[in-house]
Amino acid sequence: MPAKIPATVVTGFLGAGKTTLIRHMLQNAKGKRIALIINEFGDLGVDGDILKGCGNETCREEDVVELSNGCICCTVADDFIPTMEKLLAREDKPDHIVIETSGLALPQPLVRAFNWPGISTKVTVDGVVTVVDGRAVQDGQFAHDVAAVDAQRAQDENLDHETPLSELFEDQIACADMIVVNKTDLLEAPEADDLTERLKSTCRPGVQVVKTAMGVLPVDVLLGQGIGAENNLQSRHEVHHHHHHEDDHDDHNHEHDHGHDEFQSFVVTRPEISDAKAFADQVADVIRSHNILRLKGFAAVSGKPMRLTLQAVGPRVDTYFDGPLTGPRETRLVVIGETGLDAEAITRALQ
Ligand SMILES: Nc1nc2c(ncn2[C@@H]2O[C@H](COP(=O)(O)OP(=O)(O)OP(=O)(O)O)[C@@H](O)[C@H]2O)c(=O)[nH]1
Repeated sequence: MPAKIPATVVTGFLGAGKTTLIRHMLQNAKGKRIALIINEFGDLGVDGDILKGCGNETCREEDVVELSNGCICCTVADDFIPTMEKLLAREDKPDHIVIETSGLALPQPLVRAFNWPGISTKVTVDGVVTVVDGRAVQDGQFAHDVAAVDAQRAQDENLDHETPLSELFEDQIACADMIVVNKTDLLEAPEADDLTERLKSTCRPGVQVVKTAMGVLPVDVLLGQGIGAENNLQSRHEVHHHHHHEDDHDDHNHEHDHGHDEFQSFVVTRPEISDAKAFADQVADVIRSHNILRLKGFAAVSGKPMRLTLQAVGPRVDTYFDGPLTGPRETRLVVIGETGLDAEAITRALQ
């Protein structure tokens, strides 16, 4: 059976920066073919146009699919599933699917839809990325334009008007495999750190919390988490079910000069390893003690003709033999983390 296509769900309140983050990802996709499913309701086509307009080979017009018949969590069966089936039936399949949910949609029902027959065998949820507006959350508002959110909610009589945004926010956090604290340019460094710590203490164990501005994150950090979120729905408790309408777009465009130096990566090479299991444990230890976000690469294992592939997301380390080792019998690992990693100590600890 062919490998399942990984799908990343990007969620977060309106204006948190989802589109900005996806656009940056497409522009830096390094040749990965990414298909986008965008759930727009209310502001038809805006995000789709922004994304199609990026003029990049990796985001061709036909790779952007819009769902516009309503809220993704309420129309899963008649809109989302057929769209997905069509995408999966294509001759030239995407390497990765990214789904942007609208501003108030909860990710849980969408993740659940991946258990649908016919979908579940072909695609898997690589991870749920929850984008938060760092400034708004730090201010206790959760979205930067609360009035706009409330106005949209008020238009829909099916909507649970009583649920405070703070609780919808909790649902989005509960479902996250990665939390992106965006808009750090609007936060003082200690505020950003404080918020990051608070989120880390409320999310599920093992969830990564990363800080950024303008959604600038390496594609290797965002995609390829390999979670299979549809298989562990129970831990992503959902407190509320509701209906909603999409929201307004924020037109504030700030000029920023964000270097791409918030993240760093480097390669560690070492000779063959003798024991795959012991080495995976060693890698997990190093990740825990150095705040590494991603680590991946290949190892040569004594006496084995095959190469050992290592993939670590946070503290989870996966290893598997996936093909013949070509080239020198050595071990090469790419380490990715926020700037400030102690490359020397990490290199030493991986010997
Ligand atoms: N200052 C600042 N503005 C940001 C940042 N990220 C995004 N924005 C701005 O915030 C606004 C909303 O960003 P979008 O990426 O459209 O947000 P979204 O989450 O896709 O919003 P919806 O599609 O409305 O749900 C835009 O004007 C962005 O330019 C950031 O890190 N800092």
